[in-house]
Amino acid sequence: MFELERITAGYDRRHPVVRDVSLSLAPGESVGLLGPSGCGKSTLARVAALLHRPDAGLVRIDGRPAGGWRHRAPREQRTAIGVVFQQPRLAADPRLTLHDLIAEPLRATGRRDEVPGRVARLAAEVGLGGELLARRPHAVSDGQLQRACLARALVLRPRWLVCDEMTAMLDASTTAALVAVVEAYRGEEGAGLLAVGHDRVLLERWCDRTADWDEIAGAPAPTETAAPGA
Ligand SMILES: Nc1ncnc2c1ncn2[C@@H]1O[C@H](COP(=O)(O)OP(=O)(O)OP(=O)(O)O)[C@@H](O)[C@H]1O
Repeated sequence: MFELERITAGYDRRHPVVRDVSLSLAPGESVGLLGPSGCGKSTLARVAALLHRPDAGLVRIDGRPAGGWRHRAPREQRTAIGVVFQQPRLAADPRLTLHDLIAEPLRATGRRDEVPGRVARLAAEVGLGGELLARRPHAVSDGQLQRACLARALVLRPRWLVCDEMTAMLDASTTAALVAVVEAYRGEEGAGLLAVGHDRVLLERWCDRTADWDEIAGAPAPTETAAPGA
């Protein structure tokens, strides 16, 4: 199971943007999380990916509470989760070729021997031809870079995937291609998916079920200006 239990998180403890949110995924399940712009979906996705420490609440991965956040998260928990963000240019190191971008998690975890086979296979699956792999991010399109970011997210064979508006910047055919890659991977590995977005049609078609932000979030705090007892 992947469990988010009563998560409160944000950028200022006095004004959390995520308030008392709970959501669980069964192994292999895909859940689409829908909500309006600015409600806190990306913040919750970063908490789920162990990249943002919540102010309160618990993330439990396969029965074990998260043991830390960002680089302090235990490696086996960090590598159990693959994450793809909305804007590949913010998520990709501009100095790396697409090949090295995809290979980086393998190198960082001491699995260099798997690089040639795994990168070649994933590049083919996401539709990146040989010559594109030698280019750096500035020389490819957003769609091509997002394909590389998806391959990177899958390279360590995560049991859980967090896709935060993965296709928001892409055209319909690239969107369909990337969704197909995720679904083929999930079919093969039995991975669970949390897909965050605001495109209800896409997420209802893509996922086993959808959850609306209003259903999973706690009641908003009283406004600051309200007088006590008002
Ligand atoms: N690094 C940050 N520092 C301060 N405030 C932030 C930061 N990142 C996001 N916020 C604020 O937190 C709130 C929630 O942002 P978040 O990106 O989680 O929403 P979202 O639901 O993913 O929105 P969208 O669908 O537009 O991407 C917004 O009001 C945003 O301005």
